[in-house]
Amino acid sequence: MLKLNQAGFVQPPQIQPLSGSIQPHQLVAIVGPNGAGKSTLLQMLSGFRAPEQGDVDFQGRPLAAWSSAELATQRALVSQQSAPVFDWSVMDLVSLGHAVPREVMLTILHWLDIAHLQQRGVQRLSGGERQRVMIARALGQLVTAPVTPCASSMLALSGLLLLDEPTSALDLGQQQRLMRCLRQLSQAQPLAVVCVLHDLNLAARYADQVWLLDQGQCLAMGSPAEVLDVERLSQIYHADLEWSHHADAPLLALKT
Ligand SMILES: Nc1ncnc2c1ncn2[C@@H]1O[C@H](COP(=O)(O)OP(=O)(O)OP(=O)(O)O)[C@@H](O)[C@H]1O
Repeated sequence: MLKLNQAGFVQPPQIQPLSGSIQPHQLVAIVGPNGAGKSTLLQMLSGFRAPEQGDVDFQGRPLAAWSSAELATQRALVSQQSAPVFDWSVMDLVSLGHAVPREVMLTILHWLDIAHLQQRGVQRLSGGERQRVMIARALGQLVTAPVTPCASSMLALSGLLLLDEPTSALDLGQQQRLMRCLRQLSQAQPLAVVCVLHDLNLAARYADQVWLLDQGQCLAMGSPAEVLDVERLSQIYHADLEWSHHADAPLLALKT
């Protein structure tokens, strides 16, 4: 779906030449310390900033050759700055710019536990509620036409969903609900999901692939088990870390 061939930025904020690919049905977590270049990389993957070296191909053709209108139906980005400018109702905002029937959007709002907020003004929501509204809007962008209201249980999505720190404002339960939803969707649909995550345990639990960035360079790319090496992470994050084995699956913990 998305292929990077030695793609990078020479001008600050820099990204060292990077090669890799993202396939449908994958959930990719981009992790790394503050300032590592995660949001900058997401801008390159989304086509909002063209690489200054190398190439990025999307669905077999250069990302730069896609028109914004074409891209909008197959790639959706929720950046850290995504916030509604006007006080639309939740339903009006998530329905903006596409012809997805209301009943279908309602299904997406249910997935993200915000259906009860559909008539509320978006500027009067809590941070975590608003974050889920912006993700619902992005999912609506990727609904595959044609969809009829009665087919909402067979809702089809495809394309590339890029989310910058989608769990940053969510409580524990909502983090789990969102990550489960993204994982199930990427497994069931020809959808690739790329999330910038600070929580390495979420990356370990839910991602198929982890890309570890530091100082604009991708240091490792692979399965969570391959990439999330505790010694490497302790060094990169300048933190004292250990795996805690009390749970069913090991959790990364800060040493006291
Ligand atoms: N417009 C810019 N010009 C120059 N440097 C920039 C610009 N925007 C960001 N930077 C710098 O580039 C580096 C990477 O920024 P980026 O936002 O991609 O990091 P990040 O990994 O997403 O960080 P965080 O986890 O804190 O959100 C940072 O050091 C940042 O200060």
